[in-house]
Amino acid sequence: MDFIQKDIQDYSARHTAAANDLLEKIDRETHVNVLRPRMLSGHVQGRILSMLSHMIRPHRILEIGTYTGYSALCMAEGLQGDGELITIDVNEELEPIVEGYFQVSPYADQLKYLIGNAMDLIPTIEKGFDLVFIDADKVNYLNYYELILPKMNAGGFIIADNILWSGKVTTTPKSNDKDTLALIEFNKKVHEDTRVENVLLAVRDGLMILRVL
Ligand SMILES: C[S@@+](CC[C@H](N)C(=O)[O-])C[C@H]1O[C@@H](n2cnc3c(N)ncnc32)[C@H](O)[C@@H]1O
Repeated sequence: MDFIQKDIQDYSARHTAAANDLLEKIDRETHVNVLRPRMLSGHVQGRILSMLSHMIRPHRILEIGTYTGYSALCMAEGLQGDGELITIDVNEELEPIVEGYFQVSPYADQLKYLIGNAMDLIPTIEKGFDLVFIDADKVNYLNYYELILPKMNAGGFIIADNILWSGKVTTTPKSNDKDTLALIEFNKKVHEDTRVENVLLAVRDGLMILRVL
């Protein structure tokens, strides 16, 4: 994930608005207490998600892959007053921690946190999303995309994380490297899909931004 020069990353972080106290606490506590803290979006990507959400002004947001709740709370910053953010994660062990963070956030009443496999839960969720963030198991990215697309409002946005996969998408992966193969296929398919317009942002581990036509 650190394929962008460290001094450039540091400069970018120093010239990006600070995250609020709750987000800094989640970042800190995730790094101390939770396995695989690199999965957390972090300061600069979190500010990008917040900025995009402010630009989109969504009424309904769906996130696939809550982890410790950092990115959900960043996107919630742009949520409209009557809006809701649904976030899904299969890992029930993190539930008490995440619930604790959500309850003290200013968006507590707007957050709906679902525990379960996103492949099972997405079909049960009402349609009408303005913003979706895909950030869970890479092998299912295309499946999530196809499940979500019919539930998007026209002009809505889908953002998918880690689509550069530490640069591995530019290599020829081994046949057992299922994550890299899945991401290469995802990037190719959405780029060729006439139902969306896309831009690949080469920040952090890569964000694919899709506008639903
Ligand atoms: C990269 S982390 C999410 C990071 C978070 N969005 C952030 O930016 O701070 C990926 C999460 O996806 C969850 N996950 C993996 N497979 C899943 C599935 N099939 N359904 C729901 N969640 C899943 C994992 O439990 C993990 O918490």
